[in-house]
Amino acid sequence: MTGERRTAVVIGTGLIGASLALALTADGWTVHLQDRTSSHARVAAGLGAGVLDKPEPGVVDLVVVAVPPAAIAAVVRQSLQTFPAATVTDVGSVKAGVLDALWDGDADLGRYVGSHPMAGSQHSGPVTAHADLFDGRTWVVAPHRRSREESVQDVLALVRACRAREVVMDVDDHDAAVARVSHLPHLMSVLMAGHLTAVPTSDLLLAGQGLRDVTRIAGSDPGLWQQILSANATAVLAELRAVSGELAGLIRSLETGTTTGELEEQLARGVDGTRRIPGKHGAAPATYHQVVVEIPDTPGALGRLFAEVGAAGVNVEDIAIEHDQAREIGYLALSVAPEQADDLLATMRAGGWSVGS
Ligand SMILES: NC(=O)C1=CN([C@@H]2O[C@H](COP(=O)(O)OP(=O)(O)OC[C@H]3O[C@@H](n4cnc5c(N)ncnc54)[C@H](O)[C@@H]3O)[C@@H](O)[C@H]2O)C=CC1
Ligand SMILES: O=C(O)C(=O)Cc1ccc(O)cc1
Repeated sequence: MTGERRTAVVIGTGLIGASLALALTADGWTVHLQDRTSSHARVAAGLGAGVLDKPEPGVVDLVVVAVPPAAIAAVVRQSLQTFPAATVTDVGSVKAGVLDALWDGDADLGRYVGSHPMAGSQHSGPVTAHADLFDGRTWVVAPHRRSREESVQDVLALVRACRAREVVMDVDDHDAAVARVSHLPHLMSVLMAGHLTAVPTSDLLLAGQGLRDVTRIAGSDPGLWQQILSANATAVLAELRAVSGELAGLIRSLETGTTTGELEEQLARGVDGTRRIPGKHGAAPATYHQVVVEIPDTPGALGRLFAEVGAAGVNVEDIAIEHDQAREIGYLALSVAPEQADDLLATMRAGGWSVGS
């Protein structure tokens, strides 16, 4: 913000819309919330994401369209008409189709700049929204050949208000990239989780964190993903074909009983691939050490644990919670920089916690 209080309208107050509205409000913007499902806008307002009244159209600086992909182009077009001075952006997961649809017509496209926050979760709706969702995450801004520079700057202001890391990118390059880093991984997770539907429950009781790691995103809204994948079908198909060749290689390798060659190579490539994923803020890939703590089923246990970790000055990079349904206990996996792992283990043991790593 540059001193004056700016006004935004967020259309679609589900997970992404409500989260960015919370961040904009925290940054000092006046935020008006709109949703086809009025209860979603009411919940978002109840969380402190903004107000429900309609703004004077001429005072709106920025409209953020956070509706499902198939509805985006129509809502962007309508917003360009309704708010004559506003920059309009959307947060859809695929960019080219929206732009193609907008070229057909007489919309004032100079004020439209697409964008895409590379953060979210498997949950939908405003209930799990939070202002920190985009903190340190990448947010792609994808101008087109007629985008006005002031509108690009308005969208960059949104990204900064959400404390995300801006990456300005061409629309088609964006769609090819997300096919590789988001859409194919989503389908791999879906394949794995779908395969579990035929697995006996007694086998599932043996599941560890690895299975939860690879299946988490498969729990996302299938309707949303149907729209995302069909909007980016060409790029996703190319990735799926490549991976199906690699899968065939693995099958051949196990059929012939040779553990060297293809199998060995693919396992090594897997290790290389994990090392290439950048950390938060686009930092060099980090390898964290995990310390797993058993959480007793007593009130306040988690709070006490975090207080002890904080008092020890250990910086936790990530957490994951796992439930052992058979024993009815929980585990907390704390990821820390390798040099802090010994301190954390010692702190936990001194506090009487049961730990592993
Ligand atoms: N879920 C995720 O992790 C991410 C999603 N996105 C994109 O963000 C957009 C929103 O996704 P979510 O927040 O996850 O979905 P969501 O389902 O949580 O929220 C969508 C909201 O839009 C409302 N809506 C639907 N059609 C509407 C219309 N025509 N006018 C007004 N409101 C309408 C729905 O009632 C709902 O409240 C999608 O385009 C998605 O591709 C982008 C990054 C991450
Ligand atoms: O939950 C996660 O880890 C995600 O990666 C969520 C996500 C879903 C859709 C997007 O277009 C971008 C991010």
